[in-house]
Amino acid sequence: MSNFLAQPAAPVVSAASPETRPATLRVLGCSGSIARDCRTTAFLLDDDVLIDAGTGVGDLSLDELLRVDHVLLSHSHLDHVLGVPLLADSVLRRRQGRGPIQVHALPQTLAVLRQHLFNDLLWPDFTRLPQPAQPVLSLHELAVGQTLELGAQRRRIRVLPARHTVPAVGYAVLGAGGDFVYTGDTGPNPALWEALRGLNLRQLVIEIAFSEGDRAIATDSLHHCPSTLAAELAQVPGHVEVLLTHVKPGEMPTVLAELAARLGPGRAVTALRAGQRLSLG
Ligand SMILES: Nc1ncnc2c1ncn2[C@@H]1O[C@@H]2COP(=O)(O)O[C@H]2[C@H]1O
Repeated sequence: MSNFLAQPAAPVVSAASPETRPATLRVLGCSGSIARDCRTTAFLLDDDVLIDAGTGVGDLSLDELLRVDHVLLSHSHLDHVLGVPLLADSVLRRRQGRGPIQVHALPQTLAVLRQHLFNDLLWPDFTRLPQPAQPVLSLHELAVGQTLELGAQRRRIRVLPARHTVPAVGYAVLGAGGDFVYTGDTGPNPALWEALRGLNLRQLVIEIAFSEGDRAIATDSLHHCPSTLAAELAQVPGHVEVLLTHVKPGEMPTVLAELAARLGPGRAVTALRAGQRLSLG
């Protein structure tokens, strides 16, 4: 039987070293666009791994920015990547000797960054600055299904399939006490649920961008609206904590009401909040 469908496993003794800290995820931004108090997607895993780099990155202090050694990008859209060039500029003069910040993404995503962002037109090429041999950023390709080990805590992070208007992925942070999943931007996607069958899912951060009245836009832009998300969540066991992200500014009350009306009994969902800190398994 798949782990995904199982009830939470009894706590197991971690094989990690005694120094390994329980993973925490700080929500810096979880909005589908900007407005006052709405910051776009960025999560900080422990204190050195960013998962997406939207406008929420700007809430980190300079000292906190200096601790970031890795950035995992879900796709190339601006609301998820614009923190990368600004982070590079903020820390460039203070990271001497630390090595580059490693940016991990699909090859297609990195190609967009190279061609359209770090092109010395929209922004300086920080993969060659301050010196080509010692840049502040380095770009690293990943692939769906790969498991990376990143950060001082050597967190194991699985790359998951997403279905969006540009090549996209989600991420799972694997833990001894259960796995945390962030879907990235995605429309309905059977491949995601297939991938989750191999995991011991404990927390699911899943996107929903639009209310039902914007269903046509959701379909065109490969996002969820309440009807499509409710259909997907019918596959998720009740013990999994479901947290919503990427709702467009001003849409949250409508989205929550419309979703609640469509969910089966026992299926609770809550909206992720900027500033929230999640304890991962
Ligand atoms: N066909 C469309 N009609 C209206 N808005 C769109 C359309 N396609 C994309 N968008 C918007 O453009 C945004 C790009 O980033 P997102 O995918 O987060 O969300 C997308 C939508 O808000």
